[in-house]
Amino acid sequence: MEKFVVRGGRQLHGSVTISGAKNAALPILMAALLPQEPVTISNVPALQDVETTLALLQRLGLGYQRDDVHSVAIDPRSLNDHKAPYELVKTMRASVLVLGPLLAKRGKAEVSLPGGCAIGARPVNLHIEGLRRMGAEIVVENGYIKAAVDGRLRGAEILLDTVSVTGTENLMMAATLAEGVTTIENAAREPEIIDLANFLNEMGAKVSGAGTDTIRIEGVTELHGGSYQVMSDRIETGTFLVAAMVAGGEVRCENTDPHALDAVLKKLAEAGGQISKGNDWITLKADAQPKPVNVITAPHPAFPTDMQAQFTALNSVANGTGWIRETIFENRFMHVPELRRMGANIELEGNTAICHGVNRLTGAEVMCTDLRASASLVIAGLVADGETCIEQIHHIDRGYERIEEKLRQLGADIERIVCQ
Ligand SMILES: CC(=O)N[C@H]1[C@@H](OP(=O)(O)OP(=O)(O)OC[C@H]2O[C@@H](n3ccc(=O)[nH]c3=O)[C@H](O)[C@@H]2O)O[C@H](CO)[C@@H](O)[C@@H]1O
Ligand SMILES: C=C(OP(=O)(O)O)C(=O)O
Repeated sequence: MEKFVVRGGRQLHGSVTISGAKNAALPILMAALLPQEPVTISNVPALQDVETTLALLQRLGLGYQRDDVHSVAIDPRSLNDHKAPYELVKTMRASVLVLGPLLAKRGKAEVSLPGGCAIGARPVNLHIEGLRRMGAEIVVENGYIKAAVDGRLRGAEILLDTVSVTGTENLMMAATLAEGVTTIENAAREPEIIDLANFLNEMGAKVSGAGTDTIRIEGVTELHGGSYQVMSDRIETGTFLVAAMVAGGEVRCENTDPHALDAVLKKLAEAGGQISKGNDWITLKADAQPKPVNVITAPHPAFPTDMQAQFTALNSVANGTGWIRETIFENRFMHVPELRRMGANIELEGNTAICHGVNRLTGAEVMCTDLRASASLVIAGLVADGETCIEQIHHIDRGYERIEEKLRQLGADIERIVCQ
C-alpha cells in the first residue's frame, strides 16, 4: 500500500507535459479487437487502467508488444475468446467496452456486468438496448451480459435516452462491422468520441458526425490495421491548471488541446486565473486567492463532471461562496467529508455543494474514494498548512500518470510513501 504525503504552501512554477487521455486510450485499445491486422497506438498514458485493458485483451487471446512505455502494438489475429471475467471488470468499469467489438467481430460476447461504483449506480442499459436494436440477443444472468448474434449485426436507428459516453462508444464500435447504416442520436459529443471515431476511420471504418449529437456509421465487412496517436488528456490538463490556481504561481501545460477545455478555462478565468494559450499549450498564472465560481456539470461541451471535485477544492479556498451542482452522477461528492477534515466549510444540499471559502486549510489524514476525488485532495494538500497524508492512492494511479513527479517538477512538496 502506498500513500502521498503533501506539505502545503509552495507555489507552482514551470511546465508540465500532459499525457495521453485515459478516456480516449481505453476505447481505442478496445477497438483494436475489431481489425484483421495489427494496430500501433502511441501517446498511451502509463496508467493502471491501461494495464487492466491490456490484461483483458490478452485474456481474449490478443498479443501485444510495447515499443516503449507509451506505445503499444496489438495483434488481434489471435482473438480466441469472448469472455470478460468479473475479476478484470470489477477493477475497471470501462471493460464493458469490449462488448460491442466482441459482438461485431466474433458474434458473441460474455461480459461481467460492471455493477455500481463509488460515484453512482452507472447502469449499462443503453449499451444493451442499442445492441439489441442491432439484432443481438442479450440476456443478463449470473452477473454477466451474455450476447450473441446470428451472422452480422444489422444497422439500426438508435436514440439514446440519456447521453452516455461509453454507451456511444460501444455502439459506434459495434456498428463499424454491421450490415448497413447505423445512426446514433443523442450521442455523446465528448472529444474522446471524436478521437475514437478518427481511429476507427483510420482502420477503414466509415464513421461521420462524431462530435455532434448524431453519429452515422456505414458498416464495412472488415477493418484493416493502422497506427494512431491518442489525444492528450483534457482532465489531467484541467487538474494541473486548478492546482496552479489554488497554489498560486504560473504553470504551462504542454502537449494539450486548449479547444477541448473551453468550459473549464472559462471558470478558471472567472476564478481570477490569467490564461494564455497556443496550439498545443495553456498557461495559467494566479497571483491572488481564487474568486468563488458556480459550476453545473453536464455532458460536453458543458462543464465536465470529471473536473467537479477539483473545483470543489478550488471553491474551498476561494474568497467567498460558490456552489457546485453535479447532474451526471448521484454520489460524486465523497471528497466533501475529506475536504471538511482539512477545514473546508462545505454544505451539501441534494446534488449541490455550497462552498464557503476559508483562508486556510489544514493538513490532515484523508482517504481517496475515487479517481477525481483523490485529485481534489492532492490539490487541497498543496495549499493546506502542514502535512496532508492521502491514503488509498491506487484510485489516483488509475487516471494520473506519475502525478507526484509532475507536481514535484513544478515545485510542490509531495512524496509517495510505501506503507508497512
Ligand atoms: C471511461 C470513460 O470514458 N469514463 C467517462 C464516461 O463514463 P461513462 O461512459 O460510464 O458515463 P456515461 O456517460 O455513460 O454516464 C452518464 C450518465 O448516464 C447514465 N447511464 C449511462 C449508461 C447507461 O446505459 N444508462 C445510464 O443511465 C449514467 O448512470 C450517468 O448518470 O463518461 C463520464 C461522464 O462524462 C465520465 O465521468 C467518465 O470519466
Ligand atoms: C469516472 C472516471 O472514470 P471511469 O469511467 O473509468 O470510472 C473518471 O475518469 O473520472
